Amino acid sequence: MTNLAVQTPDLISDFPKRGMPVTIITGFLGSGKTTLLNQILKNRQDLKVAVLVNEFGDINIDSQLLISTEDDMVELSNGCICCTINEGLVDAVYRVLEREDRIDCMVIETTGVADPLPIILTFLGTELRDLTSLDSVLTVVDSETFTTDHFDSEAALKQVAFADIVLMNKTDLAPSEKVEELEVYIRTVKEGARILHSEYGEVPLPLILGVGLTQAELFDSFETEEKHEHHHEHHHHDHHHEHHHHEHHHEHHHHGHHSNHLDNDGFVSLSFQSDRPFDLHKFQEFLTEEMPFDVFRAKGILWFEESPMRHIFQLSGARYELNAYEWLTPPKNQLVVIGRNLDTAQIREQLNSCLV
Ligand SMILES: Nc1nc2c(ncn2[C@@H]2O[C@H](COP(=O)(O)OP(=O)(O)OP(=O)(O)O)[C@@H](O)[C@H]2O)c(=O)[nH]1
Repeated sequence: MTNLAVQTPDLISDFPKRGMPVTIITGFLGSGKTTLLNQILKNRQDLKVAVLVNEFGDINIDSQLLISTEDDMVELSNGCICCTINEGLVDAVYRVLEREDRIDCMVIETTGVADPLPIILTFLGTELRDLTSLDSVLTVVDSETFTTDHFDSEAALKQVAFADIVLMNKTDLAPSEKVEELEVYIRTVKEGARILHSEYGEVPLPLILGVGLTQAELFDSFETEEKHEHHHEHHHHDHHHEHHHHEHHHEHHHHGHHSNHLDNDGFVSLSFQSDRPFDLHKFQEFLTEEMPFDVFRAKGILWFEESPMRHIFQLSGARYELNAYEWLTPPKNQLVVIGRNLDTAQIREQLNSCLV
């Protein structure tokens, strides 16, 4: 366990020196968070990094796309972030802290539609504040697709507004004038953020880990505000989406930081699994002719009858790619589709009819 014994009265000014450094990676759907995590895992050298992945959807595709060795620790907190963030995330953090082997830092990947504030406050506002030290909030931005309307998503704007570091990723896809303009805009949203550029999340690790950039005191006012808001929301908030509640075994209490970003932004996630392969031709037809325009993001591990390979499918905005690898497990289909106002029953039916 981290140092619990030393309690100083002035937690705020002392905070950066205490506990395990935590980096929160946020960024809109498909901006390159998992790609960045893979870069961190590849280049970490002797640094022991615990990785926590929170996914929006029932299937954990991201964890299967992470390059991790036995040495790395990957913990999952699955489910809807706005409902289970405290239970799932706090439990996962405790599991890391309780491990006996050395861990130098923790990196948390949030879901693309997450409002980062409840996550930040989970570290600054609960007892985790005494056990961990929030190092920075890093927001990955897709330099090609991000515009000043930030996808009409409050969460996407907040992700930039709360960033200590903004990683302008996918610069290979955007003309340099667009990158420059976007950088000017980002500075208007978050003055003083460290702005870095990258392709495929390639960035020197000392610029993003162990940087001590989060100023905990800045969040104190938000915390009070959020608690206040939550108090009012509590009585009339409807949960429209499926979620799982985890039992909680630690002696800590929830502050109930809550965001209604899903209602505001209208994102829906569909998970599809099958032990039967897809017909490649039918699946391609689904992609090009049937898939609704409102699908913003899809990712999956796909099995086609025509191929003995494991296909990683990535769709982000208007682009998609399909890369082939060897199967290391018995083949099956796993796909997550995320978008706005989706008719999930219809998409499920369409996918079912692509199966052989
Ligand atoms: N061309 C290009 N593609 C990139 C870059 N970074 C990531 N990608 C691709 O963008 C797609 C999405 O990347 P991910 O890292 O999965 O994005 P993410 O932010 O983790 O996505 P979600 O977790 O679904 O929100 C993948 O197909 C990546 O290969 C980049 O710098 N350039």
